[in-house]
Amino acid sequence: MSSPSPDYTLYLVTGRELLPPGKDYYESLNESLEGGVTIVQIREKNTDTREFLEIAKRSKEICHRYGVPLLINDRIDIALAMNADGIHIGQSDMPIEIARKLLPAGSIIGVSVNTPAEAEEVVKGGLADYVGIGALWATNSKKLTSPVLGIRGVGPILQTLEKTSIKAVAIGGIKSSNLLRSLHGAVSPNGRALDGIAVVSEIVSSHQPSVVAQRLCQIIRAFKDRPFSLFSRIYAEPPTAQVLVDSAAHLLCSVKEYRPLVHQITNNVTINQLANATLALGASPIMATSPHEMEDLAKIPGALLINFGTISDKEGMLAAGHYANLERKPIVFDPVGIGATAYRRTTANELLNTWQAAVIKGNAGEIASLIGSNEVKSHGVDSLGSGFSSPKEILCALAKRERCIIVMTGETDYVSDGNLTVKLSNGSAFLGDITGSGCLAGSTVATFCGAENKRSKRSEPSSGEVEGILAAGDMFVGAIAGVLTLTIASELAAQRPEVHGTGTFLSALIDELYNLTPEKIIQRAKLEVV
Ligand SMILES: Nc1ncnc2c1ncn2[C@@H]1O[C@H](COP(=O)(O)OP(=O)(O)O)[C@@H](O)[C@H]1O
Ligand SMILES: Cc1ncsc1CCOP(=O)(O)O
Repeated sequence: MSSPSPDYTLYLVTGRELLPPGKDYYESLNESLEGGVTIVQIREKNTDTREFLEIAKRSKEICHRYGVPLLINDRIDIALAMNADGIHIGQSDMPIEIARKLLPAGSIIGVSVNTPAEAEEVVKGGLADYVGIGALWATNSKKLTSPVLGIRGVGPILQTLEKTSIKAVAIGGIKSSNLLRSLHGAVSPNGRALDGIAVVSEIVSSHQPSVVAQRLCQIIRAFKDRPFSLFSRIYAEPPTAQVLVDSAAHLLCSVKEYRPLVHQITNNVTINQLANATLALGASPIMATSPHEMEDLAKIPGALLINFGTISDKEGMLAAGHYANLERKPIVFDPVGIGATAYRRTTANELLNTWQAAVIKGNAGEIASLIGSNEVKSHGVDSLGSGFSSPKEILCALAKRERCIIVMTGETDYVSDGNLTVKLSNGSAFLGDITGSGCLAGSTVATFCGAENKRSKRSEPSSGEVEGILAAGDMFVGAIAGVLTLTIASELAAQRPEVHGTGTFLSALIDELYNLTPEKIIQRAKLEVV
């Protein structure tokens, strides 16, 4: 019953050794199929041929009752002997050319890949139906022979499949708790997403595999409905500058109305400044760093800022982001001074492979380091020179690669969602002369993203829960509002008669944030769609 294009949505790879005590393998398989598994691979690494064959035959009967194809891992002899629907082969198994010749026409063949080069080989060969990309996360279900790929490793592999009909599933450590994050992050820059997810332990080790499978399917299908969302509203027509300014300005009312909790893990240079700015805007700051409290904090609606200016709380940052994704709270990431040390670059990679940011904010030097460009240099945490010659292209590329909104600060600020980029020209030169103005921008952006998330959940209670997105609301507008707020308040502060230098400026800035209104924002905003 092999089908030329099976449904890869939820791909179960069996692992009998992982069954819970007392759970029968066939009962578990049946329940998994009842829960919605769409394709099954029998994987038996240490079983005698005779027993493997029996298991494969009986499994096929069960799968076919549900109209689900059954593949055999590696063992082409078993597949041939019991007329499987296809096989899955690894990089060191039977070459695909031979497998294709041996198997009946129409058989499904999948190949494991860990690098873009391996995927390119598969594309060149033109013989595979799908690739299994992994391992996405660390796993105990297989002794890995290739490095853990990490979510950010999937996009370049999917890119190689862009103009082909080869399907793709990801595998390795995928669970309900990281599934949406995995799906969101595993998309190529041009929007090629995964066709499905393969799991072993999450389903097999459960006492209730049908419940688990159902939950996984629900998340995957919800994501498939809108896989390209980069945390911004999908506009029927591109919004005008005025529409964006009005939406951003009115979000200030939501900050005051919803008073989002803005959880900020930041550096010890700016912590007090950030907490005061959050309060001045009308939101509620909490500056907690211990990994032990992150699960509880994530449950309180709002936003999370992760600023790694003094990276002393890496475990807290990893845990906070993980739980924030789980609760669909927006994360604003500020990779302060990322170009300064190898440790910062490795840490940023680890953090971004663990959780999905809704917004990444940096100065030009930090953005250059993230995208891997030499055009703008940094000195410690400061950006040098006059910035990029084509900021729009850089920001769009980074937004598409990181699958989030990008904010680049400087004398002129830019915000991009990968499709739409705006240039913001407000601000006072004093901001360049105080410490932590970039950190403040991250904090105000997080405040507005938190308000937008809460506003959106209140006005459309079902959104965020069912839509397959990691943070409800328009984070593009949230980011614009955060930047406009800080820069407009800085202009108003600089004009005050009592401001004589950076010390008086700083306290005037907090006052102006406190006294800011949507009208002042609308009046002063200098926003251009570029
Ligand atoms: N010379 C300037 N004129 C106007 N605004 C500025 C100037 N320098 C910085 N800003 C503003 O200060 C905020 C922080 O930006 P930046 O100084 O680039 O951050 P960082 O401290 O990370 O280098 C941004 O909102 C930016 O618009
Ligand atoms: C078979 C396989 N191939 C790469 S990782 C893996 C095991 C995945 O198992 P789990 O879903 O339990 O992490």
